[in-house]
Amino acid sequence: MTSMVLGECSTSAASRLFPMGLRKDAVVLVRRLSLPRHSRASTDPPSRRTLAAGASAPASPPLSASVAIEACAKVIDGKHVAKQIRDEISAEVSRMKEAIGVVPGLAVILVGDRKDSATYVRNKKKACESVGINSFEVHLPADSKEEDVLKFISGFNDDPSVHGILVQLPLPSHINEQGILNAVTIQKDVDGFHPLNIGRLAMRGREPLFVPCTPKGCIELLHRYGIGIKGKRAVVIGRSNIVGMPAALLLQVYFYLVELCCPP
Ligand SMILES: Nc1nc2c(c(=O)[nH]1)N[C@@H](CN(C=O)c1ccc(C(=O)N[C@@H](CCC(=O)O)C(=O)O)cc1)CN2
Repeated sequence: MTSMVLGECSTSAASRLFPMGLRKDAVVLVRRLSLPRHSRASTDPPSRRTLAAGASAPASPPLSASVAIEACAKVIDGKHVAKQIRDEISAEVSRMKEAIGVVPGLAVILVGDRKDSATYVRNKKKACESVGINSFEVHLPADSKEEDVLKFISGFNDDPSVHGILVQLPLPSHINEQGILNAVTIQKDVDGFHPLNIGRLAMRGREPLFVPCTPKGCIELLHRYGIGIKGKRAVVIGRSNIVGMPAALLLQVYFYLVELCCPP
């Protein structure tokens, strides 16, 4: 039976895929985890918040499949862990500045006017500010040419004050995503989307310089909760280039078996 489910879907979709197949101690990580009111995570410290297998739930209404999964799953407080990580990075950035006089810099390129993308970029900028990382933002109009984007990437590749480059996805459809991602130098490819970094992730004994952040974040959550994963089975639901596929590649380093599937 499956030990861990990592999904780009709701818990109810996960429960449809695994109606009976989850172990009692399974860990379910979904990107949009909406817990029912009575089991919603509160401000409890992360390491102690476990819903025991078979925990008693209110008698009415009857347990739905998704509640049944959640009742045997460990609830992970991502916000708490995020704060811990921000504090650690902040201390590291200060030490770095003191020791070698270098402040890390992140460049973010946004093309077009998608509201969700603008929000993600704004949040990345805020996160940088909160830990003392310099951020450089370029916002280009939706009808920009591929060459315009490539020009900025090339400038950031050569700029010693920029240590990481992110091109926010999706790009407008007339721009070739592959060409853009290939242009980011792998030493600054903090998204880990460059084919060389992804290729290294897929191969035994090759270390990628960077790993895509969402799957890396999921593994980090498991580590920080002391959830042992070596030798267990994992199922990844969804196979996008950004989450599902790199998640499966990353998990196969630790897990004995990783299954990748896509809900209808
Ligand atoms: N260059 C990149 N582009 C995109 C990435 C990326 O990692 N690099 N990922 C997404 C957009 N994105 C960040 O940029 C992103 C989207 C959604 C989430 C996420 O976990 N959302 C949660 C809700 C979180 C909350 O509201 O607190 C969810 O969906 O459940 C993280 C990152 C595409 N583009």
